Parts: sequence; structure tokens; C-alpha cells
Amino acid sequence: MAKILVVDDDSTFCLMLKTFLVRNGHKVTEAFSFDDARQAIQATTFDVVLTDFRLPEKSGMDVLAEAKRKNRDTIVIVMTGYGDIRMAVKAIKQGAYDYVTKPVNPEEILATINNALPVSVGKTPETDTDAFTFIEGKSRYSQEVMRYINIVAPTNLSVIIQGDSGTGKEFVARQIHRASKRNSKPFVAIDCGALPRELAASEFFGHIKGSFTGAIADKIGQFEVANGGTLFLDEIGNLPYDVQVNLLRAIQERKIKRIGSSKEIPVDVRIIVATNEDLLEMVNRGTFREDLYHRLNEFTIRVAPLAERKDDLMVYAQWFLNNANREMGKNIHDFTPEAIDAMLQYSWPGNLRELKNAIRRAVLLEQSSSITVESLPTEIVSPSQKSSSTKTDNLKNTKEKAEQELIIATLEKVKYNKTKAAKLLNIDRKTLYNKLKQYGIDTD
Ligand SMILES: Nc1ncnc2c1ncn2[C@@H]1O[C@H](COP(=O)(O)OP(=O)(O)OP(=O)(O)O)[C@@H](O)[C@H]1O
Repeated sequence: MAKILVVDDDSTFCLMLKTFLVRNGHKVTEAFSFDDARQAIQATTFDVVLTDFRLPEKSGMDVLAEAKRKNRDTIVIVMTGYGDIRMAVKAIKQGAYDYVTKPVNPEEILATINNALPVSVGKTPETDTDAFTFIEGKSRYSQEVMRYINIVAPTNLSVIIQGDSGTGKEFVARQIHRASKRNSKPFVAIDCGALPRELAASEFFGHIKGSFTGAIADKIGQFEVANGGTLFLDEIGNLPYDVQVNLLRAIQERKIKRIGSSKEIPVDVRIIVATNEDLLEMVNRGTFREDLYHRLNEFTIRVAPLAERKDDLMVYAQWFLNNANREMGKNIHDFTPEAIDAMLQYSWPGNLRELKNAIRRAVLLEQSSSITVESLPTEIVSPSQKSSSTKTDNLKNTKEKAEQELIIATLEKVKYNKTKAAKLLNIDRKTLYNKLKQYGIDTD
């Protein structure tokens, strides 16, 4: 039984979800606004918070921040419309466990919660369950990543894994650990993005009772938990600057001191970090320590966005389909040619995570033995395909659609940096702004 908070201003939806989750053995509290949610979070520690992305006045991001401030192990799942998928990706970068798309299917939510629960966010001793089975893509990029994993795994080198959200960085880290001599020892993941500055040092190194307000008992830090194994620091770019120096010292000296203690404890930990930012650029901007960067940068692996390795798409799609079948007791064999076509055309800004979610949703909705275009999220059925049969097409709106698609694709490519996008599109920034307005493209 998990303690779950459901946050949505639609009270009928809340009631429906509550009834369903209670029937499945959970204890559920509802909140219809951010203020209700905040009060509930302050009063109780929830295992799971399920929040709508759009709330009156506030957003799911605020609920996420509130829940993580109270207890960073709370699993936050964001419910979002497909139009907000980029925001959902942002929420994940800030510590949300996953998102589900609206219209929400209760079975899907339950499956997401069940997946999340045994994996108490972050610190998971490595287990060889299906949830972490590493699937090899067949694209040139994936083959290269595989080669790098095999080269670096047996060494003790620190590794930086660079790639957009949802590309599979944590999976690469787990695979390195699994293929290393450390694989019988723990793999410990810390999400630096969800780590409040004041708790970061204590999370890494532990503390002794009474060393600061709130230190009500001795606490062992993650360096000690990971001893002999691998420490995976996700979103390393979000680590507060002053904590970076402590981290560097621990890595270099291979010893730590619990906060409030003078006793040095030797630790043997291999460090793997992940980032979706350009750390070197952060070094140049002065937000990431250069000495730490060089210490970590013994080996770098770049994981390409799914859009750049379309050869992998169906390998993963079939794997996620098989898993979803098993999870939901269904037996859908494959995808129709139109569905494959639509998936290949789509840009997948949320990468493998988005693909997995789209397929789980499709498996729930699909009534036939193959996934059809109709059960895929509408976003995925590309605008040009959807409109190809409409008689109202004319040269002007065909041209506009193509222009709009090109702008979106370019923005995604340059991670929404408008200066770079304008340059690539060979237009000035002002023209780009006008076009964004004209097509209602939201870039915040
Ligand atoms: N090699 C893989 N084999 C099987 N599934 C994978 C693989 N890589 C990624 N996935 C799937 O994609 C999801 C996202 O992967 P992962 O969490 O590793 O991405 P990430 O790049 O670390 O994301 P973030 O930057 O948001 O933390 C995983 O939950 C998993 O289901």
C-alpha cells in the first residue's frame, strides 16, 4: 500500500482516480489546487504524488518542488496533455519520476506507480530485473556507445555521459556497472537536480547526530553506501558550486568524513555522471568547477537523441511493446505499416522515455492485434500526414506547414536556442520571433 496524493482541479477526475487507486489497495488523498496540495504535503509524507501539469494559477512544477522539498524520495508523476510534453520533460529533469499523458487511463497510472514503487527514487541497489534490462540499438550511434561501454567498464575511469533527457543515460551507466568488476557491489544513483543545496553534502557524506539542526540521528552517506561499487550522479550540472569542491576532494582523496565527525573513512567508489548540458560551456561560464570537470572527464560517452538514430526506433518500440503486453496482460504482436511510418516521422523530443510512454498508452487503447495509428498519441501522427488527405490543402498552407515543421525541428535540434535556430534557418532573430508568434510555437 502506498500513500498517494492526487492533485487536479477537476474534482470528478480526482474522485474517479481515487476510487480506482483505493480499490487497488492504496491510500489516497485528493487536492484540488496547489494550496490544498501544499497543505497536504506539509501534513503527510507521501510515497507518490500524482499531479496535473496545469493547475489554476500554479503548475505541476510547483507541486513537484513542494513535494521534493518535503521528501526527496517522494515519487512525483506528472499528468500532462500532449501539448505540454516539453514541460513534462522539464519536470523530469527537475526530479519527477515520469509523466503520463492525458486523457489519463487509470490502468496506465497504476502501472507507472507500480513500476516506480520498488525503485525508491535514486538510491537503488542494482537488481537484474526486467526494468533495467539494457537493450542494444542497431544504429551506428548505439553500436558505438556499446563499444565504449565495453572499453570503459573494466577500468576505474570516471565517465561523463552526455545526452538529452530520456535518451538512456542512466541505462548506459547501469550497463557500465554491470559489465564491471564492481557488479556484485551497489549501484547507487543520486539525482543532483532534486538535491536541495543544504542537504547535498549530508546526502553524499552522511552526518552524525546533532551536527546541524535536523540531524536527529546518524546518517550514512551515499559514498559509503556505494563503497566497492558505482556512484551515479545524474544531472551533475545542477550540483551547487560549493558542493562541487567537496565532491572533488572526496574523489581525489578517496576518503570522506561524515558531517560533524573528524574520522576519515576510506571509500572505493567509481564515479559516473550524466548531464544534458554542455559541461565545458558551464566551465567557461563559471558555473561548473574546471578542476572537477577535468577529474570527471576521463572518458565521455555521448548518447544521441532518438531523432538522430531512427534505425533504433523499432528495436526499442518492439521491446517496449513486449513489456507493456506483459504488464497489462495483452497480446499485441506488432505495429501497422502506417503506425511505423508515423513513428519514424516524429521527432521524439522526450526520446526513449516518450517512446515507452506512447507505446504503453497505445497498448492500453488498442483493440486489434497490431498497434494502429489511431492508438498512438495525436502528436505523433505528423501534421503533414494528417493533412495529406484533406481537400482544403493549397500551396500556401502546404508551404506554411512545411515551414512550421522545419522551425520546430530546428528548435529541437539546437535545444531551443533561438539565436542558433535563426542562424541555421538563415533568418534574423526578429523574423524567427514573428514566425513563432504566427504559428503559435511556444518556446519557453
Ligand atoms: N538501452 C536501453 N534499453 C532498454 N530501455 C531503455 C534503454 N535506454 C533507455 N531505456 C528506457 O528509456 C527510459 C529513459 O532512460 P534513462 O532514464 O536512462 O534516460 P536518461 O537519459 O537518464 O533520462 P534523464 O536525463 O531524464 O534522467 C528508461 O526508463 C527505459 O525504459
